[in-house]
Amino acid sequence: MPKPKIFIDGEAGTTGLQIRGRLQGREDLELLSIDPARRKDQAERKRLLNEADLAVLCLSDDLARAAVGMIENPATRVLDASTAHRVAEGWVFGFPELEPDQPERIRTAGRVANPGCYSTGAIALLRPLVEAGLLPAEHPVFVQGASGYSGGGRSLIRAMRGEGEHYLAGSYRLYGLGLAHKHVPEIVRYSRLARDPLFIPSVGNWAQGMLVHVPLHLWALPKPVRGEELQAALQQHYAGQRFVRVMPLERVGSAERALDPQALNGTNLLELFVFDHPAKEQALLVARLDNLGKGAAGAAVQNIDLMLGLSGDRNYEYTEDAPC
Ligand SMILES: NC(=O)C1=CN([C@@H]2O[C@H](COP(=O)(O)OP(=O)(O)OC[C@H]3O[C@@H](n4cnc5c(N)ncnc54)[C@H](OP(=O)(O)O)[C@@H]3O)[C@@H](O)[C@H]2O)C=CC1
Ligand SMILES: CC(=O)N[C@@H](CCC(=O)OP(=O)(O)O)C(=O)O
Repeated sequence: MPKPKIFIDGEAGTTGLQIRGRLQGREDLELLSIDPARRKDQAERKRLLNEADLAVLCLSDDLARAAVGMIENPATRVLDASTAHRVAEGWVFGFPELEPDQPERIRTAGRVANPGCYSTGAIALLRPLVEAGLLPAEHPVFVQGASGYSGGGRSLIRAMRGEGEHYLAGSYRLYGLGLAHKHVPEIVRYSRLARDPLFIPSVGNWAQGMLVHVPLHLWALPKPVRGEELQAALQQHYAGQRFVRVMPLERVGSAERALDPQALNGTNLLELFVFDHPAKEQALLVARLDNLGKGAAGAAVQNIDLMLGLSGDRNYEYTEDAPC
C-alpha cells in the first residue's frame, strides 16, 4: 500500500514546525516538503496541496481560506490548524474527546478543523457540564486564560526575543479587550452555550504552556450544584481517555496551592481541575495544556492519525522548544 502523502502548508511557522517535528522519522507516511526558497510561491504550494492525500494548513485564517480554494483534487483531505473553519459548514471539529462518535466523524471527514488552544481548554471544561444539565446553556459564563507567548506565532516570539515589535510583547498583557476574540464562536458552538461567554485571554513572558479558567458562583445556578458533581461529570465524560486527565476534586485547598502553566509542555495532555469551596458555594474550573501540544500540534498529529487510519498508539510528545 502506498504511504499517505502529507503536505504542511506553513511548515516553517510555529505550529508547522511542531507538527513536522512530531511526524519526522515516521515510516507510515510520506512528508511532502516545499523548497524553503519557494515556501510562499503560490504555484508551488498549489501543486503540493493537490498532490497531498492530506494537506495540513498552518497559516493565518485568510491564507488558510485561500489555500482551501486552491485545492482542486477531490481526493485531497484537509486539516486546518487556523480558526478559519472551526464553525464552518461541512467541517468536522477535531477534538476527538468531544463525544463518543467524534473520532469516527474525524476519521471519515474530508475537512477537519483543529481546535484552538484556549478553546480546547474552555470546551473541555464546559461541554460535559452543559450536557449533564449542571450548567444551564443560558448561564453567564466567564472564561479567562493565560498563555505563553508562542501562542502568538512567529511575530510575537521574535518580538519577545528582542526582534521587532508586537502589541502583546512584554512581561504580561491582558488582551481580547474588544470582547470579541476569534475563539468565542467555537467555544459557544461546541460547549453548547446559548450565549457568548465573556472571554478575556492574557499572555505572559514564558514561551509555552497555558491555563484556561472558568470561575463559577454555584449559588447563582438555578439548580443547586456541588463541586463533586462537577468533577464527577467531567470524570464520567472523559473516562478511558488517554489525553484528558480529570484531577481529583480540590476542596477548600491550601492558600499556597498554585498551578504552573508550563507543567505539561511537550506533551499532548490536557488536565482538568475543579477547586471547590462548599461553604461559599463557589468553584473554579481550570484546564492546563501546552498551547503547542494538545492546543495545536499534538492535537493535529492525533487528528492526522485518525484521518489516515494510522496507528494511534503514540503519545504525541515533542520536546523541542518553540522556534524563533
Ligand atoms: N501558536 C499557537 O499556539 C497556535 C496557533 N494556531 C493557529 O495555527 C496557525 C499558524 O499559527 P502559528 O504557527 O502560530 O503562526 P506563525 O506565524 O508562527 O506561522 C505562520 C507561517 O505561515 C507563513 N506564511 C506567511 N505567509 C505565507 C504565504 N503567503 N504562503 C505560505 N506561508 C506563509 C509564515 O512565514 P513568515 O513568518 O516568513 O511570514 C509562517 O512561517 C494560525 O492560524 C494560528 O492561529 C492554533 C493553535 C495554537
Ligand atoms: C497569545 C496569543 O496571541 N494567542 C492566540 C491564540 C493562539 C492561536 O493562534 O489560537 P488559534 O488556536 O485560534 O489559532 C490568540 O489569542 O489569538
